[in-house]
Amino acid sequence: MTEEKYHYFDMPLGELPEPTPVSARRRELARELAAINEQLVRLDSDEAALAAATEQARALRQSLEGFSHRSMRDILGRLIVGQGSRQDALDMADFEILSGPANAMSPPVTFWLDGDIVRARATFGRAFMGPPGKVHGGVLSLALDMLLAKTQDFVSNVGMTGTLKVRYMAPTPLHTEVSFEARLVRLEGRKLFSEARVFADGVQTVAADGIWISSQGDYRLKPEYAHLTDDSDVA
Ligand SMILES: CCCCCCCCCCCC(=O)SCCNC(=O)CCNC(=O)[C@H](O)C(C)(C)COP(=O)(O)OP(=O)(O)OC[C@H]1O[C@@H](n2cnc3c(N)ncnc32)[C@H](O)[C@@H]1OP(=O)(O)O
Repeated sequence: MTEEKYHYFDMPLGELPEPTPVSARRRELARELAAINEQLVRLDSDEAALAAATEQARALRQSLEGFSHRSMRDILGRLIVGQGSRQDALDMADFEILSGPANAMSPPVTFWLDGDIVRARATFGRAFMGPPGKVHGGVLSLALDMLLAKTQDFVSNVGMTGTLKVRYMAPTPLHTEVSFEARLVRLEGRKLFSEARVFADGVQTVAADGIWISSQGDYRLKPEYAHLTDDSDVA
């Protein structure tokens, strides 16, 4: 049986392959590390308990240092020509900042496509605090950068963030489910315009809009999203 091949431009949000045993273990380890980080924030423990925990953490780190890292350049190189393996596809998404389930820095934020809307949800813990009891604005900005970037799922090209404007309208609470939504507004040559909103407890807390610049010529809508406008006059 030949292994299925994955293409970078044919990996819709929320439709990743089943994790390999290695990926499942990385995710499990990352969740433990993230939980330890969350537990550590202002932990009111005695010094001896912290010294013992530090020794355990050091031993864990040293046990992993003998392994090398799979090359992102090689992984992307295979995916971009449609020759990515299941492990390549998982490695591409599993370590994304804030959303990757195998990234210990991720809350994680979960993204999915809902028709023409990109949605996300996350519950941010103590490690993501800005003002007391509230999510750090920079963390929300990062989440919005990622969310808006995923409106590129509607087009056949990919690019980098050119401009991201964020308006903080109300504090966003920690330990509360936060929901995000984004939509593609219009395409204009190599520029993709999109906008997003953030809600917590039924209140809109942030509004954002962004411009993405394609790295490979003009943005074009995928055929299945042809009903989305690429008319620059429509906002
Ligand atoms: C394959 C797998 C990859 C995989 C890619 C995976 C991407 C993951 C990205 C994760 C998110 C990030 O962190 S991205 C990292 C943060 N962003 C960056 O570092 C970007 C740094 N900036 C740049 O590298 C550059 O300035 C670019 C690429 C954005 C644009 O440079 P350029 O390609 O020379 O474009 P240029 O000809 O000047 O302009 C083209 C058109 O875009 C407009 N324009 C140019 N810059 C901007 C801008 N910042 N904001 C708005 N609009 C802009 C121009 O007015 C022009 O409009 P007109 O005259 O045609 O009307």
